[in-house]
Amino acid sequence: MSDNEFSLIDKHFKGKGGHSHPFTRLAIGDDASVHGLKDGMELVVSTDSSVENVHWPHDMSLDLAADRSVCAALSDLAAMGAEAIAVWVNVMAKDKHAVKAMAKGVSRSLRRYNVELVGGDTCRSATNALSVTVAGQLPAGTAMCRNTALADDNVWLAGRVGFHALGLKQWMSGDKHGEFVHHINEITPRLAAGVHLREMGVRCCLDVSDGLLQDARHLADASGVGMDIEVTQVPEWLHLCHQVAGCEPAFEAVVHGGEDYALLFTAPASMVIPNALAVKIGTCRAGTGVHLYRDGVLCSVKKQGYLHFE
Ligand SMILES: Nc1ncnc2c1ncn2[C@@H]1O[C@H](COP(=O)(O)OP(=O)(O)O)[C@@H](O)[C@H]1O
Ligand SMILES: Cc1ncc(C[n+]2csc(CCOP(=O)(O)OP(=O)(O)O)c2C)c(N)n1
Ligand SMILES: [Mg+2]
Repeated sequence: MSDNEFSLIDKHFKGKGGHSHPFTRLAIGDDASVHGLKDGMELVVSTDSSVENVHWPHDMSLDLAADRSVCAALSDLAAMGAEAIAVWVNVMAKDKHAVKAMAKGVSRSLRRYNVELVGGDTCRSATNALSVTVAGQLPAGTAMCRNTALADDNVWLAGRVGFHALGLKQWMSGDKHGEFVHHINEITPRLAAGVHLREMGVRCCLDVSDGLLQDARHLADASGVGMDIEVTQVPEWLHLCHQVAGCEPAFEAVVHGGEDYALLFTAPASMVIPNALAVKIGTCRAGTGVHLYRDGVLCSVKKQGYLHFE
């Protein structure tokens, strides 16, 4: 018998994620999943969509696209400092081959981070797309939010920025084997770093999906502070300048390039952050707005980061 919606779910989704977490009492197969948290823990939930030709190029393999989509969604849990405990994936596919390919990427990413697939939906669609809902847990009252930066906090970055945008540019221009291209194949949700930062007492964090400047503005505006960032302090700045033949394109990628999913966070100056975890790229101040400096010189930046509908 040929595959239909239900045989595809049984074969390609059921039991294909990471191990079951005690949080989940009932997973794939019923009308809904059932969960329970331990006392003193809070549930953290986020959802994100990824659409072919919007979030990934049409000539990227669908299993990689699905892997990226799951990881981008998990990154929001990292930004909150939550432990990932369950994922729901809605797969919208042009045909059954697309379902199988996307299922492969979903399974691979969830096994990499050992998170259970507890439910979802599978349907036919004019465009290949996924919608990924993620759940995490953390001790009550400890979530790292965007609105808690203080005027004299330092600004830190855990992870790189600019690399994904440069890879995407190479891919889109037909250079499928360019040296940055591998950065678009796998997104890294910084789950362990997020938990570590939260346990250290960090209270203000977000993940950089739309570009360093745009996301720094989100954090600064939500917190009611201003922010000064020295762009040359981002990890591997000089390497980027050399590899892309100049600091102008490196600046563009670092400031506006999204999808590296580094964690941008603030912490009091008294908090010691290990170098292996993050680099200091700036400071908060009273006032509003994000000022970017390059080697100490204030830069005038007109452009925005990634915006849907622009
Ligand atoms: N269609 C929607 N309905 C309700 N809330 C939404 C919708 N789209 C976005 N949001 C909310 O707006 C906020 C910003 O969304 P987004 O920029 O996608 O966040 P992130 O970059 O963390 O994924 C989030 O709190 C998200 O839940
Ligand atoms: C074909 C293609 N064009 C452009 C991009 C670049 N891009 C698409 S979405 C995006 C930002 C992140 O997506 P969004 O839906 O805003 O994620 P969220 O902030 O909700 O996590 C970027 C930089 C891409 N990845 N693929
Ligand atoms: Mg989102």
